[in-house]
Amino acid sequence: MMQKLYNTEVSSRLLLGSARYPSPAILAEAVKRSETEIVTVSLRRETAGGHSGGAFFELIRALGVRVLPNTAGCHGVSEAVLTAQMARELFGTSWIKLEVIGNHDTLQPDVFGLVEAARILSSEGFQVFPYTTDDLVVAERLLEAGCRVLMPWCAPIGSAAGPLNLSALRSMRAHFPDIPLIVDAGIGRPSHAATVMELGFDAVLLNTAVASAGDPVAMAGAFAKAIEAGRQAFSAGLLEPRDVAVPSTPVIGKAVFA
Ligand SMILES: CC(=O)[C@@H](O)[C@H](O)COP(=O)(O)O
Repeated sequence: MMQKLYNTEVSSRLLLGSARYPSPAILAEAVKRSETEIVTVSLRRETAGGHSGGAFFELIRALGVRVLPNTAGCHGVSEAVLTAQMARELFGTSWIKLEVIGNHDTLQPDVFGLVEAARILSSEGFQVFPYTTDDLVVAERLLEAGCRVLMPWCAPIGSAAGPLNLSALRSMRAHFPDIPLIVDAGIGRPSHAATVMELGFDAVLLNTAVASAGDPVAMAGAFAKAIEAGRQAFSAGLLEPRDVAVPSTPVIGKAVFA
């Protein structure tokens, strides 16, 4: 089933990061195996040192997916805004995954800077995908700032810890039933992805768990299946857990032994 992110319809519910793969060829294979339609690219990391930015961006373009540029590594509002403006020029898209990092150790978002940057970018016509926490008040502010998609973390970036606060994610889903919610960051295993999809999240964005897996291509396939399974389970209507036993086989009368 299709989902709408701003005005774009997409059918895959997996958004994939493009960093840390053992090689560009493995990245390309992982993207294909995942069947993702959206790949996020860090403008700042790819243009700084190590990588040959131009060749990397060509590779991404050749994959035929939609690019979601991101402001990973930006620690201030003006840096994030400038990076987003450069990304729009480079990729010809008004989509931006907005990261304003507030803490070196946890890589948690600076939610105050995030809201400010989101407001500026939305007023400039950007369609902002904010990397945020699971805080409901911050989420409200981001919507007021013009965001029409929210991307809460479930654990620190790269931690692979999986959903640390399921009840916060659950209340986020309940509070914003009509806003596309994408869990971004901290997913470590396909079962983590399936769990958040079972809560009714619209999609998952992940990078480290695939890129740093023993076999990134196979792991991309495993995540694609788990996300699809989680979504199907949510749509099919999951049972609520109960404290008491409910016999799965009803017994009518008594067995008669001759
Ligand atoms: C690539 C990217 O955008 C990451 O910053 C993102 O938040 C994914 O996090 P994980 O690497 O924990 O999946």
